[in-house]
Amino acid sequence: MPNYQDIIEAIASELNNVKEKGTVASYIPELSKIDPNKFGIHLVDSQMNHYSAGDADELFSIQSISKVLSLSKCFALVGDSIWERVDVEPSGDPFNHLSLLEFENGIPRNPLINAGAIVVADILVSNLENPKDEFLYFIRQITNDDSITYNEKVAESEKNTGFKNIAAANLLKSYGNLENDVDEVLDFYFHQCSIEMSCKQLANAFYMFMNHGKCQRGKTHLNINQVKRINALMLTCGFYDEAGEFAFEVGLPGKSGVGGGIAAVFPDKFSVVTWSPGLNQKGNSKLGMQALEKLTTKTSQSIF
Ligand SMILES: NC(=O)CC[C@H](N)C(=O)O
Repeated sequence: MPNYQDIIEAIASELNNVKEKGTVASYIPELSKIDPNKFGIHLVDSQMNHYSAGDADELFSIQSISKVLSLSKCFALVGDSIWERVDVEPSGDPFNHLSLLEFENGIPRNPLINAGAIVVADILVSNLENPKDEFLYFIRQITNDDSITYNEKVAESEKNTGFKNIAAANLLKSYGNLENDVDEVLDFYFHQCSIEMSCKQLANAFYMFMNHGKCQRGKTHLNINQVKRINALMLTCGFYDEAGEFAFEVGLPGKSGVGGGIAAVFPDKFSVVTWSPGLNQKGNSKLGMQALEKLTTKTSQSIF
């Protein structure tokens, strides 16, 4: 087995010297306050050994990484009926693009772009009695950590500036692909994106995607086929119009968020999370992508 601790420490110190760290997201005003020099990485292997470097215990906004978790909750609740309302094809477009939605009659390309995640949020709002509480409870369960919570300021900040998401939700509603009120669904969506977690907590949450649906507490949340599908979606759609690049450079299923986090998994081997707030032009963490490329190269461990 590779010496993960030495490897991730080497990665953290190599990236410390990189000057071009990307740009912190500013379209959600609360996120623009984050220090671009933060960097954390945490890896948990199949035996639940933990390896950490940098700011791996610091909380950050998980943003779109939450889409994998909401999809999981939804898939576990309603099963394959979800695919009647959202497709499973890569979009090749930025995460907030609306054009395909019109071409494809209100069926989002996949659940990991914004429009798809808004449909997933709608299904959760329809099927849960207290959607925000129950979703948070699910995340606390899979992470085995009751301290995880929403950041109301970030949710409010996005609500005030989330015009594209408001447009997407209205477009979905016009095609009959949103059952609940636009405002109610978006309130849930903005809250799920506002959840704050550390690299370590997220690596613990993503453990179940490398462990056939079973979380660290031994509880099965998804069956093997469902995990296969979610990992396939992460690989093909987890980085929007940079999914090809991530598969090419890193070679793992993963998901990014505009808070600068990236979570990735190697089935049966490890789950790993990086955090560096500076984003590249496609909205993915610039140093996070480089860190994971180095990880799979130095360990010679990628799914390919
Ligand atoms: N890529 C992301 O992380 C985007 C999430 C963000 N909350 C949005 O909807 O725009």
